[in-house]
Amino acid sequence: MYKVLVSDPISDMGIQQLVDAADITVEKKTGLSEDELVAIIADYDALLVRSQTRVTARILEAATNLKVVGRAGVGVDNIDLEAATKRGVIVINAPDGNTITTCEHAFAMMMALSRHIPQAHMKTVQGVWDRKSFLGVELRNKTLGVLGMGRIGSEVAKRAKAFGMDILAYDPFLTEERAEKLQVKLASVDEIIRTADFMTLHTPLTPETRHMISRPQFEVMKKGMRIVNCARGGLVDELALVEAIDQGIVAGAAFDVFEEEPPRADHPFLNHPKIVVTPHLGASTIEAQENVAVDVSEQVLLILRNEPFKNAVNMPHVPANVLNKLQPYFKLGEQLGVFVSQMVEEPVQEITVKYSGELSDFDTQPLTRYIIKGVLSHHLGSDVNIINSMHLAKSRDVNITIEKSAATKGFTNLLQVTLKTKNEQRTVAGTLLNGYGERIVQIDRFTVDVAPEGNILLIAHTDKPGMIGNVGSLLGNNDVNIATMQVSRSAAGADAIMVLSVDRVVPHDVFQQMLKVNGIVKAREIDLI
Ligand SMILES: NC(=O)C1=CN([C@@H]2O[C@H](COP(=O)(O)OP(=O)(O)OC[C@H]3O[C@@H](n4cnc5c(N)ncnc54)[C@H](O)[C@@H]3O)[C@@H](O)[C@H]2O)C=CC1
Ligand SMILES: O=C(O)CCC(=O)C(=O)O
Repeated sequence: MYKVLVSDPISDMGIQQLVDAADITVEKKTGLSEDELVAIIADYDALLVRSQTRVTARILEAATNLKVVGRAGVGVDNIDLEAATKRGVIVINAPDGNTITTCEHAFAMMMALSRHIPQAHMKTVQGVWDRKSFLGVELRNKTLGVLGMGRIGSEVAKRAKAFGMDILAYDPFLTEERAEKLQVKLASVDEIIRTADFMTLHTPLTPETRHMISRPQFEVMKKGMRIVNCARGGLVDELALVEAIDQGIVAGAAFDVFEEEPPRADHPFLNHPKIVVTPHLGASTIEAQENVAVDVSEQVLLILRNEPFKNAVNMPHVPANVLNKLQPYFKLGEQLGVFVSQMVEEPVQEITVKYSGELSDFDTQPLTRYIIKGVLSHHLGSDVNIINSMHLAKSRDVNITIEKSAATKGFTNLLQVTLKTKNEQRTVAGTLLNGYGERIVQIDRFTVDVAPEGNILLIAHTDKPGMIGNVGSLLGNNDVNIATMQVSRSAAGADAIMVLSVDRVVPHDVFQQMLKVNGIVKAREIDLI
């Protein structure tokens, strides 16, 4: 008999199939503290949560019988994925079930904001008949900027079209072809900030998206913009937003999510006359809660019964014989993906992976998943894993091509990853060197020998005297220590690259100064895992 613990309010109808299963008992215990969960979790085979329960490493450590954590919803940022993976606990989510509901909430928030509905309601029920204070604006003919064109963002854009809005959309995976299909105009974040009347955010929270809208963005923002966030707290810098509203830059904001949930009683959003708030209600409809609970219960049932399942967020599935051969290359593959994804500046249209050497005799799919995960993770953060990476690439119209060749350039195995965008093509290749571990041995057409770790500066320059000295002095004078340096050139006096490992992130102003060094054509900072 398997025991399932439901620790958040989850639709009864949605989990009925678990309740009805003869081999399963379901217990509902909501509102437990971490200590309380630690004390009881060893009794359970499965844990079902929404977003309230924080499934911490401590809880997972104590969960000696736990096989699966089911998240009835999309975001898994309340679950310690690394700890779950380490413990061999499968984490599954229900990514599709609440898309429309959350999209509708974002739209409701946009309309509440444009017509001051919550504020007007409050006054009216207090007996004040105030028709002067609440002059609104139409949505028709306004420009809506959508940041994040995944499941929810695309649905919001579709509805905004029906309201007569013009849509500017940004997503690192949005190509012109896909934008055309979705009837939106592809734009940069900067263009959206400078020109949109409304902006709505639908990205995950990752180190890259955290505070993607903050003081520098408010400084150049179109005056009178209205901002909706029904994705994740932390995408917008909350204090900077309040300042921007008080300075008259932003006309109003509608937020379903907060950096800290629930927000403290003195949070500046809570009594602000121009900010509409809801308590993370994006997914809270009868339909969505049933959908996500049904999806996640189905998967839990399959996992407990050892049957094939989908939507695993963390679990690799690699046959043992293949694993032995491929496993040493997993880290290298992911690092190559992360590296090359930071070399391109436009949406990726095609990923080509070439396996040369012994590996070409194996089913390399599991390794490809790591490489694709690396390519996507720079933008998708913890939402991408080796289980869903291929699917996520496909759903973003990114073509994946695999090439194999028995021949190598002297290495036992060589992994080469090429990304193609509309206007550029960038390549890295790497191998495992006996005694040295993972190495990058090729960047575009240049031969190098670089350990793929930490902070890397990739500089394209002209091969001429003084380049190394100039870059070295600039970094040294600004307290950035260079750990290793590699230079490679196509021919004397021609194109060259410099690859530097530095001990800390190069400050923004120093990076800008470096771009001005005579002979430097381009520079990228590459952040590796
Ligand atoms: N308020 C609520 O109750 C709910 C909130 N959510 C949240 O809404 C967000 C979107 O969910 P979905 O659409 O289902 O996810 P999704 O994964 O389908 O879409 C997210 C999109 O954001 C894009 N993205 C990543 N970095 C970006 C960047 N720097 N700039 C612009 N776009 C970027 C990704 O490429 C992806 O296409 C997630 O954060 C999710 O957790 C989801 C459901 C309910
Ligand atoms: O369970 C909830 O209500 C939160 C939904 C959510 O934020 C998500 O699915 O990412």
